Amino acid sequence: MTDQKQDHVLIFDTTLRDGEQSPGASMTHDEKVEIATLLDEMGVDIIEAGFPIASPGDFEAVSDIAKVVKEAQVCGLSRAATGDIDRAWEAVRHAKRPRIHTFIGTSPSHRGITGLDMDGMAERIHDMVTHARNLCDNVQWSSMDATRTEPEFLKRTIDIAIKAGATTINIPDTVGYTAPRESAEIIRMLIEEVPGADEVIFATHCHNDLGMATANSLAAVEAGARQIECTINGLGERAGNTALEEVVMAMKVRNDIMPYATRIDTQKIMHISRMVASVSGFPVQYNKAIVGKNAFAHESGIHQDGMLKDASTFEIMRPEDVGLTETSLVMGKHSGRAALRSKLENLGYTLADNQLKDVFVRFKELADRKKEVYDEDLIALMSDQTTSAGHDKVRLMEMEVRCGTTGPQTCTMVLTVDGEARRAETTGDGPVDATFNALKELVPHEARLALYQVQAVTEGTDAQATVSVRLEEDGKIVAGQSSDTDTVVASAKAYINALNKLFVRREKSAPEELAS
Ligand SMILES: CC(=O)SCCNC(=O)CCNC(=O)[C@H](O)C(C)(C)COP(=O)(O)OP(=O)(O)OC[C@H]1O[C@@H](n2cnc3c(N)ncnc32)[C@H](O)[C@@H]1OP(=O)(O)O
Ligand SMILES: CC(C)C(=O)C(=O)O
Ligand SMILES: [Mg+2]
Repeated sequence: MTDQKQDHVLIFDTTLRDGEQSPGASMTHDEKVEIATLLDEMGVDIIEAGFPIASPGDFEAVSDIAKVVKEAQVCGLSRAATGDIDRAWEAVRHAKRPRIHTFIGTSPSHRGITGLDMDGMAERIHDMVTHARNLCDNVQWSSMDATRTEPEFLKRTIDIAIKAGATTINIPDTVGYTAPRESAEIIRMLIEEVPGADEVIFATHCHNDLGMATANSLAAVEAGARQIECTINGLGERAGNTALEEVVMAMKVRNDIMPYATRIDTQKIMHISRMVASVSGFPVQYNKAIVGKNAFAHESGIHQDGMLKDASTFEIMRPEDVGLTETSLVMGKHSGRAALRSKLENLGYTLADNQLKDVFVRFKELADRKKEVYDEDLIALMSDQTTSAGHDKVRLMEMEVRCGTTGPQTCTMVLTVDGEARRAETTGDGPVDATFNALKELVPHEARLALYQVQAVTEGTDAQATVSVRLEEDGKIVAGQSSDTDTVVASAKAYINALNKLFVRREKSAPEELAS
């Protein structure tokens, strides 16, 4: 709810227009309608749905969006040309609250695009805004490349647009050239010096070429702009537009120094961000503010310990505020005991201090070999911990396997049987066969291999493999299991695990027949 004491800032989302202009980010008609619906539900004030003159498909999309959107204004972009404006109006006229947006490049280099001099451009602005205003009472004017336009001429263009009936004046930083102080100064100058400026809403439309889009937009708001033009995930031409999630969350989190309100239901941010990433094919960078995979993830032990004690130590927003269920404590080589204990407890393992110490050593060994240790890896680690009892008869010391296109594959293995070291060098039809041959040589036994199964615990080339082995002796089966990032090592450990169980069983059933 808008606080009465706060200024309201309108959120103008242009994901479907400027966002779609990102090379390769084209979206289908249905995807656009779905995104527009989500933007509307999220509380966006104005949805720029497309550029109707651009193609019949764009026209259809804007027109259908205009029909389905319930609350937001629906806007279509048009050049400063009657044909464009008419087409935009045709598309948006069905909306509950339609808006025509028209623009022309006013800077010296952009005047070169249309070949109009200052007077010719002034006349065009007057004629086109008047034309748009005759169709629709909600007209937005943009002096494209405003931040590189001569201030006197910029004031003149805005003056003409206001007099011709524009209701919103947009000051685009088309090429992401401005900086926060200048962004504010331009808005302040226009509001103070252009007659009728207090009758219209000033908008800021920033691009991120120098990584300052969010800062420039917020500076413009502090100077009096009351509409921010932005896109989900910062999608847009070149380095993108101002990211909606960044400006909205900045004003929410730092409301003490930026006391502006929006209508955005921030809990819907994450869902729509994922949706836009998926349909545009533009994945969100991991460390992207607010919506990046790591924005609420912590891997370092000191941070994790702090987070477990009090989330405010390392998080300035609650994950729920952007639609995440929880902070993610990512387990990796920088994690400490506090996080490991907490993770294991969540997975159902309660450990005494000495057990935690043992698991922690093995966890660090694994984390050194793996980028990220997933829950499944921890479960595999715990299962290894419980299957190897600590007083195993056979223990693997080291092994080395050679494999490749020219066989036979070889295995050199050192293990201990009742503490006595044994070493073997064997060959086999493949690395696993060579490994199992080494085990048969070092620990002679008659048990038959009844099952050998490999399963990746998680995804990725550094995933752990969980190997299951079953040995059959006298019609009875013992099962061994182990996990490791090295599949052949996991195989050896699983086999040894089964052998140890076999010896325990023999011991229980016929103590006099102890294995050699
Ligand atoms: C900063 C921005 O985001 S601006 C929006 C950019 N978005 C797009 O361009 C996407 C949609 N664009 C299109 O589909 C096409 O460019 C169309 C349909 C609009 C025009 O296509 P074409 O008629 O083939 O023209 P083309 O794209 O080659 O050139 C643009 C023409 O528009 C003119 N023009 C450019 N901007 C404006 C403007 N704001 N007002 C009036 N005329 C303009 C140019 O002078 C040029 O005219 P010319 O051919 O007489 O020299
Ligand atoms: C059409 C205008 C508003 C634009 O996208 C820009 O100048 O960046
Ligand atoms: Mg733009």
